[in-house]
Formats: sequence, C-alpha cells, structure tokens
Amino acid sequence: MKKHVFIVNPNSASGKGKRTWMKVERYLISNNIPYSIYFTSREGEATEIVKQIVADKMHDEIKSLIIIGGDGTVQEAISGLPNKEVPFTFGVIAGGTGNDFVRSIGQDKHPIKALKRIEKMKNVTGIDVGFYQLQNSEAQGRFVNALGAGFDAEVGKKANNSKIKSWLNTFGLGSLSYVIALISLIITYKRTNLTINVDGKNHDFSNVWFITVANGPFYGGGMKISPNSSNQDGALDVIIVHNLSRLKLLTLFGLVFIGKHLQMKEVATFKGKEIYLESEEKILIHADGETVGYTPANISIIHKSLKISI
Ligand SMILES: Nc1ncnc2c1ncn2[C@@H]1O[C@H](COP(=O)(O)OP(=O)(O)OP(=O)(O)O)[C@@H](O)[C@H]1O
Repeated sequence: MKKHVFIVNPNSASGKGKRTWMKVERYLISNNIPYSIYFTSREGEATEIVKQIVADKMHDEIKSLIIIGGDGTVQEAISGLPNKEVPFTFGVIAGGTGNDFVRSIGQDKHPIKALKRIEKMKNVTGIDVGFYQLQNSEAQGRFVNALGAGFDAEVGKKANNSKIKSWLNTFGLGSLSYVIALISLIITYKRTNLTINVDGKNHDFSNVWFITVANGPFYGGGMKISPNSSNQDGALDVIIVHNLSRLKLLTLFGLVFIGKHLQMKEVATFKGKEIYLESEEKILIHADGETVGYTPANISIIHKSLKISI
C-alpha cells in the first residue's frame, strides 16, 4: 500500500517544524493514514534523504513526499532530485519562518488543512524549478523561490545566524529578523560592478546592491520581490538594483513589500531561461535564503519539473 513519506526539519523556525509535525502525526494516526517519517538533524540532510529515496527506487511505495519545514528545507529536499522527471508528487506544509514557497503556491498555512488538501491529490500541478551551478566550487542545487546575489544574500546570512531570529520566532515574528539585518547592513555593504548574461546577451551594471533571479514572486518572508513571476511560465525573472543611495535603498525595500519597486529607474529587469552572472569582486549567493557560495554562477530553469499537490 502506498504511504505518505514526510521529511521534517524539527528545528525550523525555532521548533515550529516539530510542533507542526506533532499535530500532523496526531491526525495521521487518528485517521489510519499510512506514513513514514524522516527527521533532519543538520544542514544538507534533506538533500541526502531525497537522494537515498531516489536511489532505493522507493517511488512505487510513495503516495507523496511531504516536507514540513521552511523554504531552506524545501530547497535542500528538491536539490536531491535527479535531472529527469521524478515519479512522485511533493507536498509542503508550512513549518518555517518565511514560508515563501507555501505563499507562492497558495497552500493553506494551517497544517491540517494543508495535509487534507495534499492528501486528496485533487490539485497536482507541475512547478518550474531553478537550477544553479557555481563556477568556483562543486556547489550546485535548485531553488523554488529565488536565487540572490549581493546585499540580499548578506542580509539572509546575517538574519539566519542571528540569535534574535530564534527569540522573535517564539512570538511568531521571525520575519522581523530580516528587517533588522537589512537595516544594519545598509550602512556597511560595499557595492560592486557586474555583468549578467541573459540568454546569450551581456548586460553590464555598476554599483550593484543586489541581483535576484526569481522563479516565484516572494522571498524574505513575504517580500514581493518579483511581482510578475510565475513558477509555471518556464522563465526566470532577473531584477538588478544598482546606482542608488543607501537612503533610497530603504525606500526600495518599503516598496518591495507591496511589489511597486520595479517602477524605480535604478531597478533593471530581464526575463530569460539561461543566465550567467559574474562580478568584479566575488559576491555572496543564496538559494531560497540559504547561503550557497560566491559568484560566478550559471542559473537556469527546469520547466515544470516538480509535481506538487496543492
Ligand atoms: N535538525 C536541524 N537542526 C538545525 N538545523 C537544521 C536541522 N535540519 C535542517 N537544518 C537546517 O535548517 C535550515 C533552515 O531551515 P528552514 O528553512 O526549514 O527553516 P527557517 O529558516 O526557519 O524557515 P524559512 O527558510 O522559511 O525562513 C535548513 O537550511 C537546514 O540546513
């Protein structure tokens, strides 16, 4: 008999992952729903678990593979998938701080409501996934929301490493840690010059704060960084923020929350499938908020490669 397989990050959002799993497990047991469970214990383990599931050819036993955690856990899990199409369906139950993927696919944030929807398998859809390969290291992987380089990657790193995030998470305010990190880095961050190649065409920019390659509209806990993005259109949206003062950058982030920043003259946008990014000085890169390395990087899209039950 097919069963649901869960991958749970018990420590996401300072223990929300575990608390969410306990609610889900109670529901599974009281409704006699067959399941098995993997808990992650450290960074990178979700990737290894998915690789193992694929290597063991467990596909026929799996009704759906359900992630409970935040965007980082989703990003790590899908990075364990092979390049060819995967014969099982994914589901995501919000257990993180930002939960931007849950937001962009329109999944219910309530764990049991989400589980009931995933379980029914009535709305199974193909989602695009971004793929990155860093040039100066072996690092490669996938992302569902956005890959970013520069200032926003530094903000994510600082927020994720901050003690304040755990404390804020106890009040359900973990997203505020990004705002705090942003305000402190705005004063110290050094801008750089970069070249981006989109589908074979080079574009040069000076004094760049950050560049985002978006698959879905949201990142950073609800910021509408790429309001026109769809994770089903087979394309990535590139947003480059350059040549603006520190004060104006703050205004930009204010506008990002309502998705109106694209109208600013210091914001350049492109749409494409194959992207190459290099910078005068190497800059930090994140994939779905997880630090992955430094430029230069190749980024591409794998169209509708993730089957997901919403
Ligand atoms: N048991 C664990 N203890 C600590 N860290 C873990 C554990 N399992 C996985 N991780 C790491 O925790 C990181 C963050 O997890 P996740 O993204 O799920 O939560 P979050 O940061 O609270 O949420 P969001 O990304 O939505 O803001 C993951 O990238 C993963 O590497």
